Amino acid sequence: MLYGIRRSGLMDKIDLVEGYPAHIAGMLLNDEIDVGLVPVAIIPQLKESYIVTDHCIGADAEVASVAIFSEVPMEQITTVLLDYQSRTSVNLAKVLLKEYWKKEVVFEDAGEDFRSHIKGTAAGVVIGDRALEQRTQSAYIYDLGLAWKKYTGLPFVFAAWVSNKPLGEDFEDAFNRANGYGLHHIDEVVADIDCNWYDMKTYYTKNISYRLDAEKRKGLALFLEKIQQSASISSSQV
Ligand SMILES: C=C(O[C@@H]1C=C(C(=O)O)C=C[C@H]1O)C(=O)O
Repeated sequence: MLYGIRRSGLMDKIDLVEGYPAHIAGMLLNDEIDVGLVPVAIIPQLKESYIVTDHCIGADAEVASVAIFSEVPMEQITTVLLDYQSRTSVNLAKVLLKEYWKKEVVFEDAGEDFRSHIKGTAAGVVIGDRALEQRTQSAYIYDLGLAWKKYTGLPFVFAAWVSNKPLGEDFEDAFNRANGYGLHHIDEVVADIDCNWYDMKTYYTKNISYRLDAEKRKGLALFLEKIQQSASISSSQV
């Protein structure tokens, strides 16, 4: 999607900031940016929120870059380290561990070097490029896109373009078109990436599903319902 934005006339009108998902989420919540490709889990925390464009970072089954990684099988996991770069997948892992795998574990917010602590019965949620690398290192990989699909029958949305104020129809149309442009040039995008861990053509064409269609919106609504329910349960327990 960034490929299209960088090549569009919009570059004269916007400042493009890059960062990992939790960082972009913080900037949108603090109103330091107007729109961001943010983890959907933060939508309930925004005073005002609008999903813009028909595009998202979603998956209809295996996503490959978001998983619980472990040296031991699920039955033996006792602790799950939570990737500091994530807001959606750490919540998705909590929902699925409780409802799908029916497991009680200890969750720990992890720091930067946390991947070296994934050992023994301590598993870890890892997202992004580091997850693609972790796939070559962990004996057990529990793909969270696939688990969600098996559990709910629905696709999952990890991130969407969300604004914290109305952006206007003209901007939204141009922004939508710019996003779509990149999706028609995946071969060029793949040619520019050097990934030793995973086939990026497969990743961009088979794992990630970009269209924010009616099924994805259903999956998104169900996920937001579940995390809001668990937030209200934990606050009523305080
Ligand atoms: C598919 C991915 O999903 C990402 C996961 C996110 C999260 O867990 O908060 C946020 C944005 C997504 O782009 C990835 O990073 O590889």
